[in-house]
Amino acid sequence: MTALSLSGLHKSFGTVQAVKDVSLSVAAGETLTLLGPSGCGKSTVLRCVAGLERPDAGGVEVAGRDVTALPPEARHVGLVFQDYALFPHLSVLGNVTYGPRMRGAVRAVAEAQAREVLALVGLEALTSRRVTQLSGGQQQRVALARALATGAGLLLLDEPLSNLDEQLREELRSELRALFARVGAGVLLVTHDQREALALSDRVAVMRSGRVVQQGAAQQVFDRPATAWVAAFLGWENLLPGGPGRVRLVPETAVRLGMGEAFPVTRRQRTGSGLTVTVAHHDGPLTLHLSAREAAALDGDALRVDVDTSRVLDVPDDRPDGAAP
Ligand SMILES: Nc1ncnc2c1ncn2[C@@H]1O[C@H](COP(=O)(O)OP(=O)(O)OP(=O)(O)O)[C@@H](O)[C@H]1O
Repeated sequence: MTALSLSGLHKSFGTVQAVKDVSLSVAAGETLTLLGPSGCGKSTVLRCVAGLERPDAGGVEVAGRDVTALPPEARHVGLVFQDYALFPHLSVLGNVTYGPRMRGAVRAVAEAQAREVLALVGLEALTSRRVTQLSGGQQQRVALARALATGAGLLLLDEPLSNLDEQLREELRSELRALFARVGAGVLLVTHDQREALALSDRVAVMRSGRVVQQGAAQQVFDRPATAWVAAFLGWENLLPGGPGRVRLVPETAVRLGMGEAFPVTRRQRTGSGLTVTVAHHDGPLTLHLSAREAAALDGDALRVDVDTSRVLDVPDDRPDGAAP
């Protein structure tokens, strides 16, 4: 079943075209991440789905029902925002019970539902705590529990891990993935963090200036960016000049060390796990991450590298300056 379907969505604020012709769908049980730099329109898409913004054109279907003209409360979606928006004066249980109660569930039923989802997110021992007495990670889980308690088939998450420190983010990334799989809802997630997108999503849609410029299976998009801009945004380091208006993307796995011609090492930087070097290859500078063992085998100021050209991707250069890399 399709949890969400967006077709031809447009949204402007005055002269700013925040969302341009966005179409995408999320299947039940699937996580789709909108990934893109700040200001590219990710949150606006999410807000149009939630009913917090009204699109200028296009349609929003949730579980096969056209909700484009419906107010947020009639859409039956679960929302988790960056700041969690919890009620500080209520307990954990009170926060999670609130939604079902507002939709008319009697207290006992609402509380039973709330306890069930709190157990799912591992907070059953903290139900009577005030949310102000919780850590950031625990508050994040309350926000998730509250969204899950709606029983909605579609969850919308806007940068859900952005307020947490790196270690907690790491932990919650794997927890969230497991949780999404367990509840079976469709999830539309917004982030500008590439690692988060890769860790949490089945599919990603990369947005640039209001448009979706590439979408597909998460690993596929990361492994095969369609353009130079997408590659650079996803953290590809080796973008070498190609033909006119083209760029050659060299995956590090296409580079064999200790074979082929020797090239000068122009930069070296120690990292936690080894050494990052830049090699002046005749096709352009290559940045390579060497393990401690590979670094030990480095012969003075030169490194033998052989590029497997069959694995190099030739893509259009759509970066704003159009300059040769
Ligand atoms: N209510 C608003 N009024 C005017 N302009 C807005 C409004 N909301 C968003 N915009 C503009 O629309 C564009 C897209 O904003 P949006 O918040 O959707 O981007 P985003 O990709 O979610 O960014 P971020 O990652 O920084 O949250 C931006 O140029 C933004 O300034």
